[in-house]
Amino acid sequence: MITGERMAAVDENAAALGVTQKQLMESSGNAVARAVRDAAEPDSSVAIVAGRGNNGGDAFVAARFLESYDCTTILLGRPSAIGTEIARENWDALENTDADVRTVTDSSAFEHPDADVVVDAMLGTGISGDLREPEATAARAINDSDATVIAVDVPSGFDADAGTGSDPGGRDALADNGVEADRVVTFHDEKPGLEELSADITVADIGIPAAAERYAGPGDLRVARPDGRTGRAFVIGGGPYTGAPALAAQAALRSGMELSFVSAPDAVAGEIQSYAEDLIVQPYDGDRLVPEQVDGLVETAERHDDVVILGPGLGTADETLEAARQFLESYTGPAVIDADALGVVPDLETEATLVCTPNRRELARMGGPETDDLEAAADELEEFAADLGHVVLAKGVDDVATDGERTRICRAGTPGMAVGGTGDLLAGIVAGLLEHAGPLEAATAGAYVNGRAGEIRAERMGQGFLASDLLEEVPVVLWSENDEGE
Ligand SMILES: NC(=O)C1=CN([C@@H]2O[C@H](COP(=O)(O)OP(=O)(O)OC[C@H]3O[C@@H](n4cnc5c(N)ncnc54)[C@H](O)[C@@H]3O)[C@@H](O)[C@H]2O)[C@H](O)CC1
Ligand SMILES: [K+]
Repeated sequence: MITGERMAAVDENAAALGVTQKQLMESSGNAVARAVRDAAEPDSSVAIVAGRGNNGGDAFVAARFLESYDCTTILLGRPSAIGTEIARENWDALENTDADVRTVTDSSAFEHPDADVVVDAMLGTGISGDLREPEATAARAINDSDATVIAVDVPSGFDADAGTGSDPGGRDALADNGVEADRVVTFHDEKPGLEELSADITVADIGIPAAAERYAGPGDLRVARPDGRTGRAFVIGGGPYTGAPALAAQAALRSGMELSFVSAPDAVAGEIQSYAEDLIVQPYDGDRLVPEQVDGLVETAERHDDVVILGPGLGTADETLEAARQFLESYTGPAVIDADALGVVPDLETEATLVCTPNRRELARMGGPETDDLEAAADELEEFAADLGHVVLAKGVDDVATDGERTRICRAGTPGMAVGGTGDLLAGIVAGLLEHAGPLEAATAGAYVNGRAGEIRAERMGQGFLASDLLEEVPVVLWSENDEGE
């Protein structure tokens, strides 16, 4: 089962791996043609009703594979209105053949498709709302005909996001004026809600490599990327160390947060502030975190809907770890847990949404797998996260993000990132993304951004860069890289 948003991300990852969307469209169209051949006698007539998006593009490809049939392709709208380059290229290619192609620009000119088989390629996953004209009239005509109706990807009018919780009105997945299909050829994986229709569903393999789902790529980044600045990061850290909380707090700002607060003992608050004027340091009495501070910290974080980063530079004093535990027992919002605070997560009762970011040593101490090869231990890690009940982003040469059911591996990065502080940076990036994205999505994209930032810096500086050097690459990766195709 795959959602529309995830499908788009996987598509983009596939393109980055060298499998272009146009190649996928060729496979999709081929699969549709196969379904038509299964449903139609050799002397049957076929009508393809195509929209102006990529769903229509799939059908232009299918038409090329159906030359031996009495096949007519009807484009709803002008060719100049075809919305994507790859669909237009396939339209042009079809027009160069002997195929029977027509355009209908006015819904009143749409005639009852007099064919044995109708291919519904008006709208796919790009739909929003009920069908508008001319698609609405065409759908009525298709539903009134006796033809076998084969839908491309989804029946036009079907919106996998409706009725699945993201639509507060609880609208049915298939619009009232949508196409009633006999068969559906859907691509790559089942779509939520499709099996509730009475149609026969075929899932066609269109050649998306498994790596596009397994390894973090630009598609994962797009899903988690903030589209502006909002939110507050609240770093609870510092005491024995001062650099770590400052780095994490700056990384959150570089990842789209509006404000970054650091709550720190007054013995070190001035030092933390002195690293960066962009931070707002809120001191409390003493030289380390103790349980007396917990109520105030929870109150602040909850009141402002902060994304918390708990751990950087806190140290391992018993009282400090007890305070970290008490904080998480009352806090109910999102938080990234790093460094020494990770030790309190096993056996913890919390309503908070956590992303835990252990390195090899911290992971072993939490009871996770002891290994240098996280990818090889991915199944074990998934089980560990399932038992823990929280998202784990395990840091190594390759990073592994898992929520206990889904696991993604991030291979981005460079040997120079073994330098101290890159983990603090990662915690801040994940927090910035957690403001908008789900915890697994934020963890996966965060690892990818951190890794890409290292790769970009290494091109200029070799492996001698510092974690603080990577700060300014973070927004470059988040907002400037991979922007083509927008
Ligand atoms: N890996 C893949 O998933 C692949 C999928 N392919 C096919 O591409 C479509 C999705 O294509 P897309 O261009 O994003 O969207 P559509 O064709 O569904 O529609 C685009 C177009 O429609 C207009 N529109 C939106 N809502 C309505 C409405 N209610 N009434 C009328 N018109 C509407 C809007 O203007 C949109 O721009 C996917 O389903 C697959 O079939 C590719 O083959 C590549 C691989
Ligand atoms: K369709």
